[in-house]
Amino acid sequence: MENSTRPVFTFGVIADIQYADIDDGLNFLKTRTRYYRNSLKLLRSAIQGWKEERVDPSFILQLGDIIDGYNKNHEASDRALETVINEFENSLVKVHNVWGNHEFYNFNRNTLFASLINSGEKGEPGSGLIDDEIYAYHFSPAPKFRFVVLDAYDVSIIGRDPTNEKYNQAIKILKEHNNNDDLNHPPVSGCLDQRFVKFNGAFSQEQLQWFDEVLTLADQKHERVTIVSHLPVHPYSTDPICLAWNYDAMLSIIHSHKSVVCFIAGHDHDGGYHKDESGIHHLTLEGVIETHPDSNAFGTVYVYDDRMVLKGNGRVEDRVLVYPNSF
Ligand SMILES: Nc1ncnc2c1ncn2[C@@H]1O[C@H](COP(=O)(O)OP(=O)(O)O)[C@@H](O)[C@H]1O
Repeated sequence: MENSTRPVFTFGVIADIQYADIDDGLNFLKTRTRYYRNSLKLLRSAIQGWKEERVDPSFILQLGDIIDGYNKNHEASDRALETVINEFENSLVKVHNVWGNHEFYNFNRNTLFASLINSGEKGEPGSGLIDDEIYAYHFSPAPKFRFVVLDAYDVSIIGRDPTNEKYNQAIKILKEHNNNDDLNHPPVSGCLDQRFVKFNGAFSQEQLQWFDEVLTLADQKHERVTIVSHLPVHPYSTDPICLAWNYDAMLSIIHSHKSVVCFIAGHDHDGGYHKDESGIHHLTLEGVIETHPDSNAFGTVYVYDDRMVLKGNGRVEDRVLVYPNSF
């Protein structure tokens, strides 16, 4: 991973911490252990790891599910969030927070917008949040580089009030594809249809249009764009049960622009990677919550003019992400 030239900047990545002050448990299918309490210790060691890197990260991408939904049952949501945020504050760098399903199990949208995990307000002028309904924004940490944070639960049942039009849209989409009484139970037919479960969501038309406009400007400026979302959008980078409902609409916008180099997601705790037909890297980061206490799951990304170099820790593999030769 050694490189003679200095990176333009670096950033840290971490996904699915899902902290709760409860004993270890299992995932729904009882195939993986979830280390609820230990996830805080792994975050602490990630922060220590970033501090010890020779090049300090400019910022950290926290890919969503920062605390677990169990906190809600124990009336511990505020306390758990504060605990994790205090830990992040030790990093002394800006954290860009993505919102995942567990954010919405714990809090409603208005509470989240007013919380410390709304990192969108402090963006550079003209690049803040779309509006007070959709948690999506973009920022440029260095000339010629841009990051877009997406709201994959814009159209969903979780996080939207039943009186909201997007809640109705979500119910309609789900019921068209999923006949189960329990909408968290995936439909069996057609592999990709498994994504039509309640714990996923979609990007609204309004968000897709905004995203298209952001990428058009980025193309004109010859910027390299990295996209961040809780839900992955490429079928080959993830278990199909984790995909955003309208992943295909998102992919077709991505492929109609030259500026995109990488899409980073969480949600699928096993992680995944795929370089697509346009040379865009789809990276799904391994989740902290299902990482053994003796291991870890975080990365540091060194950004150069022609590539990004991911230095993984624990379960996260090292990768060299060469940009598609597009401009
Ligand atoms: N196959 C399934 N059938 C029914 N419910 C499920 C299934 N998989 C997950 N769930 C439920 O959906 C919710 C989200 O699943 P979970 O595995 O906790 O998501 P995450 O990976 O984001 O933690 C939980 O309430 C879980 O019990």
